[in-house]
Amino acid sequence: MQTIDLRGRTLSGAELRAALPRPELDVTAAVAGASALIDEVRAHGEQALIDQATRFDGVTPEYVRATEAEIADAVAGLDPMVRAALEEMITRVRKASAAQVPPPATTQVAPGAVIEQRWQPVDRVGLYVPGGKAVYPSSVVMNVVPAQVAGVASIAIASPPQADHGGRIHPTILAAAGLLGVSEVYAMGGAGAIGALAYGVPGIGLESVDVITGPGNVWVAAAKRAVQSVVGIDAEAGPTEILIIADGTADVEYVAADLLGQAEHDELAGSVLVTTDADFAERVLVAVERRTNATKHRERAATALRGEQSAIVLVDDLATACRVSNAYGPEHLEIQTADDEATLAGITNAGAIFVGPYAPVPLGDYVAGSNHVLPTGGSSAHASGLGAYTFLRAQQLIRYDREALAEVRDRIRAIAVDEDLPAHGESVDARFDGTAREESAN
Ligand SMILES: NC(=O)c1ccc[n+]([C@@H]2O[C@H](COP(=O)([O-])OP(=O)(O)OC[C@H]3O[C@@H](n4cnc5c(N)ncnc54)[C@H](O)[C@@H]3O)[C@@H](O)[C@H]2O)c1
Ligand SMILES: N[C@H](CO)Cc1c[nH]c[nH+]1
Ligand SMILES: [Zn+2]
Repeated sequence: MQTIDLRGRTLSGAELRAALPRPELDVTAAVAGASALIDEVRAHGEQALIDQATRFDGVTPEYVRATEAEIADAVAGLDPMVRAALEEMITRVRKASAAQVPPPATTQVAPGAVIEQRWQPVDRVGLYVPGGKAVYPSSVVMNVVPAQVAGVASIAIASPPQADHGGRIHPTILAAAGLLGVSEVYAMGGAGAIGALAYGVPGIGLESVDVITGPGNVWVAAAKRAVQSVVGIDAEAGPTEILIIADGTADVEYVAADLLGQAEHDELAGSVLVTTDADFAERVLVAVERRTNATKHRERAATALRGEQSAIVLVDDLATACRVSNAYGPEHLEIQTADDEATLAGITNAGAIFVGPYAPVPLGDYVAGSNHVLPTGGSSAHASGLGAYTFLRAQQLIRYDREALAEVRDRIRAIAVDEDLPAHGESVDARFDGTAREESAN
């Protein structure tokens, strides 16, 4: 891992952002390629999805939509321990997601004048479940449960076909869908899948959706950006990132294990340690190297850790560590310091924050109850992680009685005339017997 030494320097926000690690291949660079793949699907439907699977997934699926029998067989064949873990995850995420549905609100702004705010689910959603370098049954739960809690009526899932499973979707992904009662599942991956959800594929009965959510690699994130003019998306939940703020009191092995844990997702994953203690940083480096050499996905993880996007950042104090973290805006932030709450007080930007030594990111990846679909690439500065609110729209209901409308009639007319839109005022006047006719006669 590279070391970025910011000690003894006072940098502005912009200088800080420029100094921080980011991947060479970012979402912006991938948008053109993703758009071309979406266009192929719009032009050639299922055949384009099958051709793209041949190119990128190393397998040619016979057909794209999973059958009900495939899903039922997958549920029946589920390992009992994995089933128990998925059920625990579903229970906890469902509980935490329920708190994300705001109650309706009614406000009386004057006698007889009421504004209501209600939260309405979108009608139909498309949920992406990654399946390239690893498979993500946990992402089925993280997508589906908040959509169900929000009250979404129609749910479609897309996940890449698997070469190891004859071009079908991974059975644990199908089983997770089955456990959650979702029967519309498509074996399609990457940008093409996002295009199929956004525009529909009539030949296979896939209707376009209103909102697309879910994590994925840089191509998936770029495709979500490309279809934003026709559907809503959650956030750009691209290649995983972890940033750890630690001082010399943190446990070297915990920090090293957590940096490596997210690096195994993708060569483009980012692992960043921000620390006030250079000696601690040295010891973490040694532990990361030892752990990387011993882990199953060592090549992928080593590429991620050596990449432009990963670093150890040395700072003078924890206040600066917080400024660095806010400028980076990590998907996952871990805080392991002598006074975690004091450090937390300096944090503004992060997708999810893991406080203290017993809240490692994989807890949130699986069974904490929080959602693991989180904003990456600095987008936590303006975006939230996936939640029930992602599938809800705020709608205002306006209820005025005759007297309440009469009360503001002059105000409306004054503004309407000022905006040179007199018919707006006439729409109010028309509701008061004879008045409109009298005035137009004058
Ligand atoms: N931010 C989050 O919330 C979050 C959560 C979970 C996972 N992730 C990330 O999701 C990603 C999963 O990636 P993955 O690759 O395992 O699965 P994936 O399903 O996201 O991507 C696989 C698909 O990418 C497409 N693809 C592969 N190579 C391509 C190329 N050269 N050009 C165009 N398209 C190509 C193919 O269509 C393939 O089916 C990882 O980066 C992981 O870190 C992020
Ligand atoms: N860390 C990933 C991004 O939040 C989520 C995940 C799923 N499975 C394992 N990890
Ligand atoms: Zn993970």
